[in-house]
Amino acid sequence: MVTKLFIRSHSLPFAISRANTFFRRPSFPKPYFLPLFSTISSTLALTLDRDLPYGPSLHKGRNPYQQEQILHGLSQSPVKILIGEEEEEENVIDKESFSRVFDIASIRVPAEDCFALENQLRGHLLNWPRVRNIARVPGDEMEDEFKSILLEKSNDGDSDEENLNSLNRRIYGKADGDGESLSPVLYRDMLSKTFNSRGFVKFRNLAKISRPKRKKKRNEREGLEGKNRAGKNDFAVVEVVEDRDEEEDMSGLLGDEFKGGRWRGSTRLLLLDERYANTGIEELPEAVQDQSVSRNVAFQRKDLAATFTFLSHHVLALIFGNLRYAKFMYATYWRVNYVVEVDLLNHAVLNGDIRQSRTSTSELVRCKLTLFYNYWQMNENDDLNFDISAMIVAVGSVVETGEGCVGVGGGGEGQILEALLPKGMIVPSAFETVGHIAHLNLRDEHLSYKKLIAQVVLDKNKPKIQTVVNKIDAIQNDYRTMQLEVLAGNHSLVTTVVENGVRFNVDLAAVYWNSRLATERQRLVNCFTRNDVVCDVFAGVGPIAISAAKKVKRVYANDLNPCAVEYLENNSVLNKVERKIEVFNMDGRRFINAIFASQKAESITHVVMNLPNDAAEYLDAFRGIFRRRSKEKECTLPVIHVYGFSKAQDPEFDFHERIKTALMEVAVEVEMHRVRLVAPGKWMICASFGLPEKVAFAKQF
Ligand SMILES: C[S@@+](CC[C@H](N)C(=O)[O-])C[C@H]1O[C@@H](n2cnc3c(N)ncnc32)[C@H](O)[C@@H]1O
Repeated sequence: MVTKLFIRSHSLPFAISRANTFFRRPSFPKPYFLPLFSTISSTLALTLDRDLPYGPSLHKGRNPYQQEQILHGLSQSPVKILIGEEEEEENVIDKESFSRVFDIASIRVPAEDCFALENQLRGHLLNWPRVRNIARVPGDEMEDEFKSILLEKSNDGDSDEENLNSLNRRIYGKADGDGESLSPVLYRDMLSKTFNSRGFVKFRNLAKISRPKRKKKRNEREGLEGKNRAGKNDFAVVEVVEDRDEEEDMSGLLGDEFKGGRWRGSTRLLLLDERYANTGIEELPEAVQDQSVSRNVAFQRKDLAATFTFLSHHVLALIFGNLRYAKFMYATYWRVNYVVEVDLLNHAVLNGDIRQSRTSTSELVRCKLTLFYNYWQMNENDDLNFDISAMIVAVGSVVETGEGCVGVGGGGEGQILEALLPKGMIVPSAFETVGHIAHLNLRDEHLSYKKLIAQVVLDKNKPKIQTVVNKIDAIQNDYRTMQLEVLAGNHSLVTTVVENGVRFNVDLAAVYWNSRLATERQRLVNCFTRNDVVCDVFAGVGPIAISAAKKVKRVYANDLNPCAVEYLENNSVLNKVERKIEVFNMDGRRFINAIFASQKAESITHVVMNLPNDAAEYLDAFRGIFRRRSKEKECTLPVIHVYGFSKAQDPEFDFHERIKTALMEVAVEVEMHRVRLVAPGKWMICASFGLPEKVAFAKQF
């Protein structure tokens, strides 16, 4: 999961040194030690309850919207829940009530060092689920052109002097040690050749810089979305808490894009463990302190040349009224200045060089981490999913485990459903997925909250889940279709499921489908070989029949439901097996009689009977299927796979008895396989046996 962290503002509240005043960036911090987070109002301080669980939690942090409401006397209720049939889906949950702000500390480091430092600080970082320990500082991003300058320098292993020379060469085509300096005439000539009205011709890096930012519009758009706070991935935001007064606002001169330390360069925030949120630097562990020490910058003499040139161009342009060029030169001055500065600083940090003449760019800053509704999961603790399904078996509530089953609840701090539902109410623990549809099985006590629960399921499982339904009634009809009520999302119950690599279109309102049987169906198909001919008596939309058709010689598939048969035919075309499948639409008993009365019977090797409620009762149809054939003529006795439920103490024995009764035969060798628990104490079983000769050639029915 990618956590998107945006920095909305930035500052250097904890830097403790001042650079050379001439080169110092306007927003550079004060040149003396500040108490950590001294600029923050004490009212914002987070008081952590030590009893609360470690990590993010809805019970911790503060809700900014709730505070606003209290300030304006609007509402005292932290969570506004709207429940009711008439409510629009979007209004069911007051998402803003789930925003939580956490005060944390972080170390601001040069972007290129962040991974190395992250390793060094392991154990001291925030390590919250889904929140990356490294937060981006978009406003500080440095352009690739400048990165490449820095890279070239560092790759060469050059001295700072050489780096500056290289920089000068880029700007002037000449540097110290390159022979005599250019005469003013030659210099002007060089400028006229390398610069035209569109920017520098030869100095492409600067020419690119002078172009308006394409990103600008996108950033503006993102800014708007940010305000709405409803962006899909907008689940966490890190902001550096700053004191605006301390920053000189250069926007008047340089335009809005240069505001607020725009040219500071690429930095990242390493978010520190929550226990360091309100500690002073002296209290931080040594490993962290090492990275947050700032030192003096001694500016290099060589910087003067570049700076002088840029600023003199800037002044001249102002005098001659070329504002655009003036702006550009000023901006370039900061960039170049920064490049030099940052390079020196990085050098110091990376090499552990803490000479007084250099500075570390690492600094301790105070941040605000806001987690939005989108951050919180229904179940905060992944391990709990497993525990809960096990627990459900134990306590005897409805068990729905297996394929297509997704855990959604079951306790744990910060869980949305737990926060929304009344205290003590069991949080719905699982749902089944069928394509884009999430299928709930709500208890009676949940029904008043059904829309709320469905909305959370939808929000937390988008985009995979587009529709949330609840089963209204137990399956009772012949076609085994479910009575479903759409609770959230779009109302389409036609979906596509991919099971074991096979695609199926299904209409949940009109046909039977159960994703939880995927493994069982696969197990069954694995029994077949390429020489087999399979007969599926209760085929539905074809999950067994079509998967089998991909493997075996031929399949005869039947279902009573005309709609299921239509989907079965379409699905066989969809999976390009239509030539191998013959589809029938009749009652199972009639189908068995008809198919075994035909020539086809001779080749059938397997019969699948998946109608668990009463498939066993159809077994009598096999009595005497070969009565008109002579035993000498070779007839294949098929293997029958019949499904059934049993609540008995010994389900295998119980099911075996029913099979023998239906076949009217005592000597039946059966292989049993427990498929799954469908309810406490109720097993779904598959019995496989070769059809006894006595049954197939029986004269009486
Ligand atoms: C439990 S579903 C199994 C479908 C499919 N085998 C599957 O795994 O999805 C049972 C199917 O049997 C069909 N059915 C119910 N009664 C039937 C009958 N008397 N004759 C034939 N099909 C029947 C239903 O329409 C339903 O599609």
